[in-house]
Amino acid sequence: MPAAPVTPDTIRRAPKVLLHDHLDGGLRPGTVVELAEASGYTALPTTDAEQLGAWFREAADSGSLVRYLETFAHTCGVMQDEAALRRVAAECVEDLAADGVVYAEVRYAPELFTERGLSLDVIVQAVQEGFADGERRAAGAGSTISVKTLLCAMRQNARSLEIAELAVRYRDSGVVGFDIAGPEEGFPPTRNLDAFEYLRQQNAHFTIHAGEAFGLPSIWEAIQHCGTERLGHGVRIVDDIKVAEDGTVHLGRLAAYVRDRRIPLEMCPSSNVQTGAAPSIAEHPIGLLTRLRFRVTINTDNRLMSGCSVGSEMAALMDAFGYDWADLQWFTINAMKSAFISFDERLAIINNVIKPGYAALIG
Ligand SMILES: O=c1[nH]cnc2c1ncn2[C@H]1C[C@H](O)[C@@H](CO)O1
Ligand SMILES: [Zn+2]
Repeated sequence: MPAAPVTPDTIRRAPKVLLHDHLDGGLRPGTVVELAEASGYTALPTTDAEQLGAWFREAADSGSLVRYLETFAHTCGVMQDEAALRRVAAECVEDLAADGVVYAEVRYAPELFTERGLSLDVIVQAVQEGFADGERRAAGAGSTISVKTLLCAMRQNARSLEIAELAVRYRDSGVVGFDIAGPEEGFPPTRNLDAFEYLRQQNAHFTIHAGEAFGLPSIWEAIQHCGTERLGHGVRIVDDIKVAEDGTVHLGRLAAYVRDRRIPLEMCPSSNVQTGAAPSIAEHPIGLLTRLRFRVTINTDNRLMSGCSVGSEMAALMDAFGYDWADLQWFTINAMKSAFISFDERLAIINNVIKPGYAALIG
């Protein structure tokens, strides 16, 4: 049987695993408009859904992480009550399922949703209910998807231990890990050392945004001081790799450690182009890192701000680097191996869902 042609439909049918997706970066534009109206949020730049979607994509396309992050004021602004959180979470699952995602870890920072008095516990419970609603609706539409949660603490605030404790409190209710997000420069991972030490004592999982808007020192601290299991982005690891004119590759000690230890890189190509972490998709370090067999995974970061999906990121990479179905299967298995659920659950999805799904496409 020949390999399936690459079309929007076959890309959608390819099973996908998503490890790095922000809940507050993935709202439907129409939902932002409706929630703003219902909650009396009046600061949106426009109340036309189509124009609003374009506004997010353009405003996030600033070449700076700090300016990119400013756009989240509008999504967080409309996510300040339980019903809104539940709706956004349910729609997130529906949208991922429609994109062919079979397993996702979706993250958000609970501390950003307390402006109107919600407690951290109520926030987590509302989002978990929303994810369960979404999984049921996706199943009703014929798609099986499992969505787990990562709780973020914001690097510029000083609440990481409290959020880490929250993540551990809900570890048996779908929260599988922790992360720190927000501006990277000036806020090194070691500022949150107490949170990471607590999580390790609890045998809990975490990832760290590092090597996106700041370079190797941030990655080094995240791994060697904080003990991160995965790197959010990690693109700047290329600064420790030298490719000579004759094509010979030399890995520095940190890059070698990341590759040897199979530390997963949660790469988000479109987001990196928008924040200036990479010049273009074609010149994105994912090409070199994949060639060198780092543990690369493909992610969306913020579907609203980048106007992307896992499928569209895959299609863009196929176009730029000539990847085929076997490459997409490799990225997907890399991601599944790197998930924060148990070994037997990961193996079951690899053997029962991912491999048969790609076998049908590879031909
Ligand atoms: O790519 C990112 N780097 C750092 N922080 C980010 C990125 N994308 C989203 N965030 C922030 C903004 C959100 O409000 C927060 C939690 O989801 O995480
Ligand atoms: Zn991110």
